[in-house]
Amino acid sequence: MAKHWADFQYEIYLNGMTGAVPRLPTDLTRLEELTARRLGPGPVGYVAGSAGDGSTARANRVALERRRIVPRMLRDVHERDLSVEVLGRPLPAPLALAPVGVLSIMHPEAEPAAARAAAAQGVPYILSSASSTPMEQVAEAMGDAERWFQLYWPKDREVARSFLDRARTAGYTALFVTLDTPLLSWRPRDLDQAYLPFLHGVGTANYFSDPAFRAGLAKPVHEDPNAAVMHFVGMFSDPAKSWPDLAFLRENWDGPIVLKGILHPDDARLAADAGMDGVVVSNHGGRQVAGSVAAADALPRVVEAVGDRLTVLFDSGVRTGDDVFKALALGARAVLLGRPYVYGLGLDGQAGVEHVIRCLLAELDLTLALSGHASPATPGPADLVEDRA
Ligand SMILES: Cc1cc2nc3c(=O)[nH]c(=O)nc-3n(C[C@H](O)[C@H](O)[C@H](O)COP(=O)(O)O)c2cc1C
Ligand SMILES: O=C(O)C(=O)c1ccccc1
Repeated sequence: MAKHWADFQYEIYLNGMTGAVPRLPTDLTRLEELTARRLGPGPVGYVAGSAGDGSTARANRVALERRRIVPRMLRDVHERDLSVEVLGRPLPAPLALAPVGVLSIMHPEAEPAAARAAAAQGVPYILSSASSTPMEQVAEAMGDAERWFQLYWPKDREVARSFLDRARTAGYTALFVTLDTPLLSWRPRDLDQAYLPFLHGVGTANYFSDPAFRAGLAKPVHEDPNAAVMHFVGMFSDPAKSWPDLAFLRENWDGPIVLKGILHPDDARLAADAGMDGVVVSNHGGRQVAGSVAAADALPRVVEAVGDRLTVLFDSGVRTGDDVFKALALGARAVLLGRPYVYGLGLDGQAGVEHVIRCLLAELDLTLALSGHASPATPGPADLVEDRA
């Protein structure tokens, strides 16, 4: 049974008959500014901030805005179905929540609240390795709803193996390996405020609760938290990794593996050659390489290179339903949503995240219909023009 996302639009209109306005704006591009007014400069700076002078984050928006939809008429769009299959799983819409670490800086209920929102809307939740809640607790909050695990590939093999074992046992079905963060980039907003949550032990829950991680500590975490943080910093990622190392993940994870942070078509081919199942075309929301290619500009070349061999997903800069349409038209199977749901969480907890998901999908449904499409599978490059002005 297809879920009718546009019903949300009517619900909001009908509420209007009694004068009830939505608690949060329905234009999701306004959430950052609202969050900035309500939360402190540290947390907002951390979430909204980007690498360098912010040029990559801006380029992500420009690359989506520059592409314009060319609507088609008289194509019978009265019945629409947004469902898609992604990595062998049926999803109600081409959307998942992107892995975002340290959510307790936005809301005390943190990842479990975001995960419950995703579960309530049927959208997969991708849990970050750097979550502020252990992966088992997040899994428990989700019941049997679809969940995927994002791996920051630790230097220590035993910790890596332990994370994969724990994720499998806790019911995470797909593995997203983030490759674009072997080091944290130059982020002036955080540097100027000296704001890095994990230095205070926020976003380290999966590590501090891990037996293999703890085995490497001289004293228990609570007796020497600073030493535990330094141990985390030292093992969080490994810039020495290279393509042959992927064999380790294939051997230790029997479900789908998706490489997150792919921008070059040759890297996408290497992913396919290494037996991976998918890639996320992403520049980490502009947070890693200042001056990087915009994610939407990288997408067509990756699709051309591996679209027939791998599941190609997309993130970085998605804010509206028409952005999702454009990513689909450029060849993505589905998109991941980052900052907007994090602002929703900061502003109104689980309800705020649900609001963001429902607005985005209601807008996508209407954009599809008004552009002559009844399914996310039909938009293609011919439905877009590129505004070069
Ligand atoms: C505050 C914050 C924390 C993030 N933490 C992670 C993380 O732990 N793991 C990861 O793979 N990506 C992380 N990302 C990147 C997101 O998964 C995603 O690629 C990005 O937010 C998409 O861009 P958007 O915010 O423009 O939608 C983070 C992004 C933000 C904004
Ligand atoms: O801030 C980020 O973008 C990110 O990916 C991250 C890295 C380390 C810990 C938490 C989040």
